[in-house]
Amino acid sequence: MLIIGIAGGTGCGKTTVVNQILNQLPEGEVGVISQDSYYKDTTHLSYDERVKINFDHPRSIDFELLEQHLKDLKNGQTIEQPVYSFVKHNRTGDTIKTIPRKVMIVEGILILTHPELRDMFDIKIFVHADSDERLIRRLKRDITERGRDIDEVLSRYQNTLKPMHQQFIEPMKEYADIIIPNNKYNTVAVDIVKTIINEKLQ
Ligand SMILES: Nc1ncnc2c1ncn2[C@@H]1O[C@H](COP(=O)(O)OP(=O)(O)O)[C@@H](O)[C@H]1O
Ligand SMILES: O=c1ccn([C@@H]2O[C@H](COP(=O)(O)O)[C@@H](O)[C@H]2O)c(=O)[nH]1
Repeated sequence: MLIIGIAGGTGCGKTTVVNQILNQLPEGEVGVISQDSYYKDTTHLSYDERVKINFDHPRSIDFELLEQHLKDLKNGQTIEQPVYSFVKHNRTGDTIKTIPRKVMIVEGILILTHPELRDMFDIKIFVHADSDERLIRRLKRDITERGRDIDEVLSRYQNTLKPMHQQFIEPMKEYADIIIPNNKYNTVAVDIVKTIINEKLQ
């Protein structure tokens, strides 16, 4: 199994890059695990308490479960990947059966911050987009897809997202094997990653 970790700040385009990679590759050969599925279960909290969580700090992630699931997949076992709701700020209680594939992609803002998980990646990719570009994309996406308003996005950006990005996410570039500049759609870089994956699949 080839395990590829794709990190980068919110709105840099990780999900888009993953979809571009999956597009045109043989169906069923590449699996995806999203770090978002592993936000800690907060069912014991009220909605008002959950909104106050710092979702950009590594402690918000259940890295133990994520690491265990990746190990299970490596050992040929199917896992139940939790489904996360950004609208409710919590797991939904549903899971998605995720079966081991020749290539597994793990994507998320904080996946390179956890040394044990980081060591499991054969290839580490960091997707870079400038912070103003990321904020614009996040504003548009979170308002249209995640039920936020402009005040929520901007105050979260100033209070947690920006400082957490500077403290935890940006320094992870140091560990990256490949940095994809993604202020604009970068088909050349995506094609290079696809070529690497295709070699593994042959
Ligand atoms: N290179 C790009 N140029 C312009 N918009 C982009 C680019 N990549 C992604 N987007 C858009 O930005 C938003 C955030 O992208 P997404 O892939 O969800 O980022 P991430 O998963 O890193 O948070 C989406 O609406 C997406 O369509
Ligand atoms: O309940 C939640 C959990 C996370 N977030 C925000 O999501 C981003 C990470 O997702 P991307 O798709 O990489 O943008 C993170 O910056 C959190 O602030 C949330 O709003 N609510």
